[in-house]
Amino acid sequence: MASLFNQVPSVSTVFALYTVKFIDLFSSYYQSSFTFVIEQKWEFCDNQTFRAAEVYLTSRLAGLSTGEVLVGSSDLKNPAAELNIGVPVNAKIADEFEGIHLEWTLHCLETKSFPYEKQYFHLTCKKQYREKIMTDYFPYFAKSAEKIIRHREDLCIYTYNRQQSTWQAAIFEHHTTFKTLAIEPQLKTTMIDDLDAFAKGKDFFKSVGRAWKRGYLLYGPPGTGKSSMVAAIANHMNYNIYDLQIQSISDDGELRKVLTGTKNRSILLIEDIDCGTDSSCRRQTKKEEDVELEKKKKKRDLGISLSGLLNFVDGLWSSCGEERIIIFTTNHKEKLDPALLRPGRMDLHILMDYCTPFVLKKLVAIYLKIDDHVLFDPLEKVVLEVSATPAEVAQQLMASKNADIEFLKKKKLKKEDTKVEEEGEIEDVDTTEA
Ligand SMILES: Nc1ncnc2c1ncn2[C@@H]1O[C@H](COP(=O)(O)OP(=O)(O)OP(=O)(O)O)[C@@H](O)[C@H]1O
Repeated sequence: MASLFNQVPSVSTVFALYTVKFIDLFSSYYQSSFTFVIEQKWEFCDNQTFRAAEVYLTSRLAGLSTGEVLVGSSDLKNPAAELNIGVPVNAKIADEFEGIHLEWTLHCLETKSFPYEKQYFHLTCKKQYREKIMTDYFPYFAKSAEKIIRHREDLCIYTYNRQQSTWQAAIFEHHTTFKTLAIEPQLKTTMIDDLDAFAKGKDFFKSVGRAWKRGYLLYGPPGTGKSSMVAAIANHMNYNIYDLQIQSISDDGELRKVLTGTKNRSILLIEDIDCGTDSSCRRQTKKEEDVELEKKKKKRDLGISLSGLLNFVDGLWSSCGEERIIIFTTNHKEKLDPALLRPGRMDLHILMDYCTPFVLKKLVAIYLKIDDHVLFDPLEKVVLEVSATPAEVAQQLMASKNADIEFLKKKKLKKEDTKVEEEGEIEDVDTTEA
C-alpha cells in the first residue's frame, strides 16, 4: 500500500506541473492572437499597404497609445520649421477598431544588400477577429491614409541621388496653379477635364484592362511655361513629382531600381527628352549630327534607349504602378523619335506656345492686377507680330510693374532686322549656286 508520503507530490513535481500549466496557458493565450505582417515591398514594388499604415499611424500618433514618437524635419531652409512626427521602430502602438483591440509594431531588420535595412509592420489582434480586420480595418486605414495624402499640405519633388541610390525629397514650392498659369481657356479646360477624369478613372482603367496612368508630352520653345504646367498639374492633383534626369541613369537595372522606388499618385517627369535619350531623329548641322552620334554611341554603351525606357515604363506601370502621370518635355518635338509620338504612347501632346493676346492679357492681370487698359489694344497687335514667350513678358511685367510695350516694340524691330539679314543670306546662296 502506498504511504501517505508517497501520495503527496514532491515540491519539484508540483513546480514542474505548474510550469507545464503555465506554458500551456501562455501558449494558448499566445496562439489566440493573430499577426498580420506588412512588409515594405510587395513583388518588388513599394507595398501600398505599408505606406498606408505609415501615413495612418503617423497621423494618429497623438491620439494613439504609445510611449514614444519620432520627431524631425527635413526643411533645409528653416531649422525652426514645424516638426513632423513618425513611427518609432519597436514601439508598440495600440489602436481600437469597433471595440477590437489592435497592436501595431514597426520592426526593422538589417540586410547585407541594398537598401541595408528592411522595415515591416506587425499588426496583432485576437485570432477570432482576423476576418473582420481583413475585411473592415484594412480598407478603413487605407481610406484614411488616402484622405490624408489627398489633403496633405506639402508636396514633394524628388530627385535621384545616385551615390546613395535613393530618391531625395524636397518641399515642392512652385505655386503655379491653373488659375495663375496663362494659357488659352480651351487648353485649360481640356487639361482640367482630362486630369479630373483620370483621377476618377480607377474603375474605367480596370474595366478596359489598362494601367491607371496618363502620359503627357509638353512641347514648345523655352520659356513658354512647360515647367509651370507641370507645377499646375502637380498642384491640381496633389501629386508628388519624381524629377528623373534620364542622362544620369546607366542601364536598365538601375532604371528599374529607380522607377520601382517611386510611389503611386505621383508624376514622373522627364524633361528635355530630346537631349536625354537616343530620341532625336533629325539633325540640323553636321556638327550637331556628330555630337548626337557620339551621344547615341554612349547611350548604346550605357544601355538605355527611348523605346526601351517607354516599354519598361509601360510594363512596370501595368504590373505594379497605379495612378501615375508621366510627363515628357521637349523644346524640339520635331527631333523626337516617332516611337514616342506614336498614337497611344503619350495620351496628349500639348503645345506650349508664344504669347497670344489672351495670354498676354492674362499675364498682365496676374502680375499687375489690371483687367482693362488703354494699352491693351496696341499690345495685342504687337504681340501677334513678335514671338514673345510668356517668360519674357512675365519678366518685363515683374521688372516694370507697368504695362510697358517698349520691349515688344524692340523685339519687333529686332525680328524685322533678322528677317532682312536672312533674306540677304538666301539671296547670296542663290547667287552662288547660279
Ligand atoms: N504660361 C505661363 N503662365 C504664367 N507664367 C509663365 C508662363 N510661362 C512662363 N511663365 C513664367 O516664366 C518662367 C519660366 O517658365 P517655364 O520654366 O515654365 O518655361 P519652360 O517652357 O519650362 O522653359 P524651358 O523649356 O526653358 O524649361 C516661369 O517661372 C513663369 O514665371
